Amino acid sequence: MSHSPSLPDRPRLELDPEMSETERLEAIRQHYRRIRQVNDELEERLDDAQDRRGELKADVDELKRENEVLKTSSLYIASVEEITDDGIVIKQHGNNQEVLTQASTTLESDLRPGDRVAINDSFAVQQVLDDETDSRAQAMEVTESPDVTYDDIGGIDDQIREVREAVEDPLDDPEQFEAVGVEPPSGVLLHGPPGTGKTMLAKAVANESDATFIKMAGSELVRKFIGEGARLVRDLFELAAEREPAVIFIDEIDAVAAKRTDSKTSGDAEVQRTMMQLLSEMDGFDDRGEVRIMAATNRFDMLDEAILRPGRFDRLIEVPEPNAEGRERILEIHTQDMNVADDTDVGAVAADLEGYSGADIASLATEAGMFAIRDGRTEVTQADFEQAREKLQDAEQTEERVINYQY
Ligand SMILES: Nc1ncnc2c1ncn2[C@@H]1O[C@H](COP(=O)(O)OP(=O)(O)OP(=O)(O)O)[C@@H](O)[C@H]1O
Repeated sequence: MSHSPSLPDRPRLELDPEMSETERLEAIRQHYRRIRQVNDELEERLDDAQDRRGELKADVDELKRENEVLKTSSLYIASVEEITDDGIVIKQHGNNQEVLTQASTTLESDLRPGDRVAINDSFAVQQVLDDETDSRAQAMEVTESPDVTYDDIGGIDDQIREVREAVEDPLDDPEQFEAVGVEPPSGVLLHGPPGTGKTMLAKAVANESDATFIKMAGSELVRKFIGEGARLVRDLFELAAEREPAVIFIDEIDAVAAKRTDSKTSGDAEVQRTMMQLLSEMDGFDDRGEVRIMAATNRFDMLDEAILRPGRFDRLIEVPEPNAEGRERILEIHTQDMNVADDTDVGAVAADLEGYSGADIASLATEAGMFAIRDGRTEVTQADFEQAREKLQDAEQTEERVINYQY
């Protein structure tokens, strides 16, 4: 440590050999007084320095506290990937780093996969980001791994094969496409009557390619989230990029991508904005990495051709009503966990179900089970299936009568 230049000089005792005894004594006394003086001076300085040190220490403590506050108040943003027994898996925005972390028990019970959260330096979840997350979470259904498999889907084997080629193969082996030099389709559009398994197919392909399934319902975008459609579409693509590999599934896409009508109501303008956002996301999504886009509609005839151009939904797959063989397979799938009497001819039941969709067959199976239960039996018989069919037919006719009466 260097001495401060203003420190007093060290007193020196200079004794001349010529000096008398008295002179020497006087010189020594003077020297002693000077030493005392310098000592007092130094002690005073020391006191000052100690005071100053105390002040500086207080300043340091204050700055340390401030630093702590700053550290805890600047948080990073991340998305919750998965909630496991070992903790919460989050993915940080920006660097996409995945981390296994913790949150307080109260916070943890509020967390859902897909939530946006704020995390601190040590990645602990500090808060769930509400407002934006809310509509995001409501408008999008995010499933880490849907539990539907190809085996659960009956009667549409060709469609399964086509979807696998267009969605699963590019996710599984992008290099193969690059090596051959073909671009995988940009978007896959499933079209066909209601309840034929379009949503199941999208879920199954996400499951079998180990991709996150992110579903958005077009009808909700325009009905429930008025004014937010375009932003939610942007969020949808952003979320998919964060969660890749991912399959985006837009159900009832006709709600946001119907042919332009002449009316100029504000509702239409909002729908148009949502569709424009969707188109621009698809166009700007060339480097879409491990994200595949699927959509479904029951109203193919209503679609605006703009969404079917190359680079957008350029792979169309029709999912028709099942034929007799398909119906039999679907009935088998939906009765495999049921206690069906051995002499039941599933093929004959299915043959009678002309015009039934997969969803209708699923309700028929449940209804047949209900007949057995009402009867106090544990086995479902062919007669139960027949009764169920009659009941559903009656219900449908009543529905038709109501509709005819209304219009
Ligand atoms: N091909 C099928 N094989 C087995 N089950 C099916 C099939 N199609 C439909 N289902 C049953 O019907 C339910 C609804 O099917 P899904 O939601 O996939 O139909 P969708 O075509 O997407 O209908 P929508 O157009 O009304 O959205 C399924 O959960 C399943 O129980």
